[in-house]
Amino acid sequence: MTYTPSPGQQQVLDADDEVVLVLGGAGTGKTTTAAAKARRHLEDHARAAVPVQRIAGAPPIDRVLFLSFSRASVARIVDRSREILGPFSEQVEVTTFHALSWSLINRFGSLIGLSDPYLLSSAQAKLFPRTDALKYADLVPRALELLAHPAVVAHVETRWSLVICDEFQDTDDGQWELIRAIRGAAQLLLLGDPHQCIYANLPDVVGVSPQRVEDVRTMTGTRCIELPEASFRDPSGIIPAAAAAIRRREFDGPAISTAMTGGQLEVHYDADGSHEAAAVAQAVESLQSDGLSVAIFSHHNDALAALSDELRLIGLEHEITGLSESLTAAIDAQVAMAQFARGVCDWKVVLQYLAIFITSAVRGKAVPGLAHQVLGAQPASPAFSRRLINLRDRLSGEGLDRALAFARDAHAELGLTSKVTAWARAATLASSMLEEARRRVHGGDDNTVLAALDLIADANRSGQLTEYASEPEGAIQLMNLHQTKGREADATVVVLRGNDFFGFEKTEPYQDGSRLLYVVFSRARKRVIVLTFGSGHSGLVAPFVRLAIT
Ligand SMILES: Nc1ncnc2c1ncn2[C@@H]1O[C@H](COP(=O)(O)OP(=O)(O)OP(=O)(O)O)[C@@H](O)[C@H]1O
Repeated sequence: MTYTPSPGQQQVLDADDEVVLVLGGAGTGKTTTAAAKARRHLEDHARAAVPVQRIAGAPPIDRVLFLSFSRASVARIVDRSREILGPFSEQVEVTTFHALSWSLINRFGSLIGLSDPYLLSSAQAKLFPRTDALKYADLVPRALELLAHPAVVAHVETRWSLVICDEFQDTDDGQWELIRAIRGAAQLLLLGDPHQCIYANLPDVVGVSPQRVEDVRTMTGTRCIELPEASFRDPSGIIPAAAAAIRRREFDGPAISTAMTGGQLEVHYDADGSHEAAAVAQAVESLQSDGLSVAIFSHHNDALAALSDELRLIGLEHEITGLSESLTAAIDAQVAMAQFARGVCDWKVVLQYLAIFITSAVRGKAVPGLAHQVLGAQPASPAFSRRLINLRDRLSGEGLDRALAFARDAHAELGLTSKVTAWARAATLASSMLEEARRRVHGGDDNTVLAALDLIADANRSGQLTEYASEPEGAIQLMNLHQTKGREADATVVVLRGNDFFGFEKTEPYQDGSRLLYVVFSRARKRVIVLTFGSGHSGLVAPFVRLAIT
């Protein structure tokens, strides 16, 4: 992409105010301009005759912190801004609030009694809750505790000279406090769109509201730059106008009819929900045959996992966004199999990791029955029990390489159906970890190699939970509606079901739900296909059924 800033974007690049709040609708280039701003900031710093020294006596700071919410959005920022940042990439730390907190806890945790912190994945927390381990939700609060210590404050205050926060409208109270605590004298660049505030009503979220943007706008020292509405994502303006009309509930207005007549928006309805996966696959295939990249959006994690399984059964390969926890769980299970083979751990440990892997494939609160069966908490079918015993017998006493080869095949041999790709990728990674372990111990015996492998897997486990993993180029991404934030694809397929629950809003104008729909419908560059199924749709999405029928 050649990035030539628009006049509004140029103002952002030039602004040197203490706090710069950039407001703009979907696709107006906030994130892209922030990357360009990071580069400009670092270029100015490198050129300055007197280097930027934001705190008297401290060394000049030539690093930028770019904070975002999810690992998926960090991956997207890193991938997309590489070209813009060029040689300055190394000086820009793109990370999530949770990863930043985890790195502070790792470095300074002993100050608050966390000298050997252990982070539980959500699957682990569901299966084996532990009071002495940290959960994801603990990270930001514990980092804030640390930031009460002068040594930690001194470390963070001299680390960055520009701090950027993407999707600022969705920061919760803890995240906002974290930004202010780490900032020191750094310039703050906050990117937001109150119309895209979609976390306000999620459970366990405290303080998210469009009001946060208003509060900062009126804060002393803030310069607010509003980008004009023109979207770079779809320069024709047709999809952005339709998305804005959906947000305003103008389903019968000209923006929607223009998009439908021009083919940028297609809406279908099938009262019988049993053909969902086939219809999704058909839509995806038709879009792909037009050379378009595709993302599939669906509500509810459990329904999304079910759709994913069905799509896989009918041969539509895809990646579920934000489920890299499964990859980590698969590596852990395979490493445990190698350890069991060499007599370093019990079979019970292998079963525990296998249960965690199976649980990690499922979103939501539920633990799958199969995980309980693996752990012996529920009776397993004779066939599945036999397969487990066969695997155990085959692994027993094997050498490390052959054990990992058996582990690679275990997914198919056990007849598991979910997360085939994660298991296969894990096998490749586990083999290279084994080589790395061998290099580290220079010809040590198997036990020494396994101890090194354990350390490598351990570092990987924390890293996977908090760091980003790039998504494979060109893969079809399947995600829930809340994860669509900040994403884009040539075409999107939006699945809306009669039994989807959109919260307790029951009357027009569905303010909260409409912000979610605005995000969802503003992601496509060229086309959006809506597939509605079943009956009794929530009032929020019922107009789509009407659009399909009329
Ligand atoms: N000046 C520009 N010239 C060309 N393309 C641009 C420009 N600015 C942004 N874009 C492109 O427009 C698209 C949207 O940009 P970006 O994701 O930065 O917008 P955003 O405001 O952060 O969007 P959203 O709020 O929807 O996440 C991207 O594909 C980006 O590369």
